[in-house]
Amino acid sequence: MNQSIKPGDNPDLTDERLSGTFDTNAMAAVIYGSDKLAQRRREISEAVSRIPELKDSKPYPFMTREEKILEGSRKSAVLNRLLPGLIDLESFEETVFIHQEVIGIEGYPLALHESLFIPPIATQGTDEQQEKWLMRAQRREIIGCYAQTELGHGSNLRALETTATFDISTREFILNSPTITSLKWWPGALGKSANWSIVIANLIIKEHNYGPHPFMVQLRDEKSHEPLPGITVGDIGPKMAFNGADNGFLGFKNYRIPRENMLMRHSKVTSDGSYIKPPHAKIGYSSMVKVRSRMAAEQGLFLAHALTIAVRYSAVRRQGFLKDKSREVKVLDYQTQLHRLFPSIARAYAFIFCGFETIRLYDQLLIDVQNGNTSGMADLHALTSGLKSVVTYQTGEGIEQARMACGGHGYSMASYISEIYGVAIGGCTYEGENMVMLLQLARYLVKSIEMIQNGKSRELGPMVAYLAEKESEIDLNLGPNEYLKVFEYAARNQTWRATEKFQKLRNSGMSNEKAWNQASVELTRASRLHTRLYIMSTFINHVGSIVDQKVKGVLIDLLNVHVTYEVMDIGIYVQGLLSSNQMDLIRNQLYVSLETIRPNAVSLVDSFQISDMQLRSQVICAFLAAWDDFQTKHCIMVQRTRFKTYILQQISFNKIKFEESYELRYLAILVAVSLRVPYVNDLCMDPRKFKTRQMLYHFVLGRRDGNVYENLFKWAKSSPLNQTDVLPSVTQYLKPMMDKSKL
Ligand SMILES: Cc1cc2nc3c(=O)[nH]c(=O)nc-3n(C[C@H](O)[C@H](O)[C@H](O)COP(=O)(O)OP(=O)(O)OC[C@H]3O[C@@H](n4cnc5c(N)ncnc54)[C@H](O)[C@@H]3O)c2cc1C
Repeated sequence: MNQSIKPGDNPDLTDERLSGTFDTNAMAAVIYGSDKLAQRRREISEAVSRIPELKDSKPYPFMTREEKILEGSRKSAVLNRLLPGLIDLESFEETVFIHQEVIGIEGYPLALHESLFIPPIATQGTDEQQEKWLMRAQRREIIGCYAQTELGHGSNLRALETTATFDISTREFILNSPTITSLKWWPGALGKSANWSIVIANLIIKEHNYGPHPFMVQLRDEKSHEPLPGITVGDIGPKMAFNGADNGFLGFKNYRIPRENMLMRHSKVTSDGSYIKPPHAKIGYSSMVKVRSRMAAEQGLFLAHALTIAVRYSAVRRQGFLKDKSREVKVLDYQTQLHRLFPSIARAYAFIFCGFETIRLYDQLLIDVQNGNTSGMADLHALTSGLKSVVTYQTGEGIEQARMACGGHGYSMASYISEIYGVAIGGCTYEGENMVMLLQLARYLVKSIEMIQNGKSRELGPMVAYLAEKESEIDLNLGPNEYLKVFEYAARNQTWRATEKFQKLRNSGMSNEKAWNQASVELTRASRLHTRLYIMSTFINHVGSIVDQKVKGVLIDLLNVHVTYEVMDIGIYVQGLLSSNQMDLIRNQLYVSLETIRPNAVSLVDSFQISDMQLRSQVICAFLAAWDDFQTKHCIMVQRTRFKTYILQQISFNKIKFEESYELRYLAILVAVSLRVPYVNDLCMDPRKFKTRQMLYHFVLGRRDGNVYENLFKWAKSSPLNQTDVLPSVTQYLKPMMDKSKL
């Protein structure tokens, strides 16, 4: 049963939903890991939709950067006030979800506060430090960011130039940015919003450099919000996407902070200037590991956003003919369209499952570390490096395919896909540049091969044990686990090949670094295959554990799309293993799987339960927001439900014409007059005064109701360019030019 069916929907989309064979709420429970969380998402979505203050005040594409930042800040402040009544404040998932629902994906000034400022305090701060800052941060008494990257240095942490020199006489650290390239550059929220930051700087004690360490640094005065003396800070300007966030720059000149401001749960500096090492070299990376663990699920959801739009639209878009010449077919019926979209649906599911599994592994690791066992750190660090890299790259690919699958309308901002793409692919760079991450995983893989070569196969971690195994017989008719063996073969072969290349170069007398560089493309290929193997095996295990038989049946079909597509995609690496007959078998199996999943396509994307608000395709809420705004301004209280009913009636009786360029406030006044609201007649001014622009329509292509064309037309009409017929660009330049050119 597909719970999305509603009266007034596009009949093509309703047909698709009726052909679904499973309960979309049950599938949502599988996607989000529990029935409770899926249910909570729906409840939060519903609650948010009833709060006008949380609506967009106008469509994001028509906002300037300053307006986006203002809007994100406004909503953050409203949310901070309303959150206790809307979500369980202890739940990270609910917190993330409500922010995404309300603010969307374009970034906002507090985004980094939750994900990169609070977690390091919680994991790297001592109990006293947590006491001092954690509650303040959680209450949002202070706003924080995370400043690591510098203008001249990002991937190579060891080259960071910012210094924190310990002054034994005052027991303070003195922060300095010695060069232009040492300016911190890129941290989100740093530019204008944050007043505190975690700053990564080289710890210097008695002229000895102990390398990068985290420090809690106050940047701005808590009363005036002015930068404190010794601090230079500002915004780095517009970006490809994420323009709702104020990424910034930061420099220090002899800026002093107390010794207690170094986060000292792991490494410590005593008051006499002695340095105490952490128990594990990579322990400081645990917050990075956490963020990367979450990235797979987060990116899977970005892909899910784009696919929801593309699949729904493909089910209502008709173009050309197949058998029946009396009516054009849905583009979703073309095999090329299925091939373009369905493997990505499978990946989105796989990424989300993988993301939640990796978060579980991280939570376990945290317990182990707290009990003094850091042995799993290297494994998880390597795994999350590869996962982050493969998932962000393939998400970008999938979103771009989704855009192209929507033809011309996919290129319009009305689809929202370009924004999703811009935001998602930022993930290829932040939290560790992808290629650099793959090389980090490669080091781990090479070490694993060296252990096998040295007869220590038994000591390998469970995720790399397959590297020591021999090939086994493969019978593709036996299902997904056999495809997994194909992937194991490819990953094992490539890892051995790349390692041996590196070793051969090194043994020929080349330096370690040069040999590594010359083998690096092959090494990154090994890392990708290893990671894709992990993704596939997690997908298979997850499907195996599902109880609801209808949901499980559909996910087995989706898994078949996944395994066949992925093996076809790595054909070059399995040439020695599979015959051309076996490759043909896989290819044909893929086409069969695409057809099998076809009736469930819309239900599969509906199951992500991404609301029209997240897809930015709502209309009526803009009226409601205007109405509340109007009520507040003029102290008029009329029930919102009454107003809503009235507006809906007016629309259905065609009395309010969207085509007319009324500004929302004017519409609100019209309604107020009609409802005989006291005092309104006095306020009812000349309508022309309000005839500025119409801002009713948000992103429309992926709407739940599938009513795309009428809303695309309304979207176009709402463009500020259409609020006047003759633009100044014409009167000032084009018209005089044409006039001058007349003979
Ligand atoms: C949207 C966004 C938000 C961000 N937010 C933050 C934030 O909040 N806080 C913060 O501190 N930073 C932030 N950053 C910065 C980000 O973490 C860095 O940009 C990232 O780590 C990459 O570093 P880089 O820019 O120096 O790239 P570079 O390292 O200069 O990479 C350039 C190229 O060199 C290659 N390369 C580099 N080293 C190697 C190597 N060893 N071997 C092979 N190839 C190599 C890379 O693969 C890449 O192709 C953000 C960045 C973005 C885009």
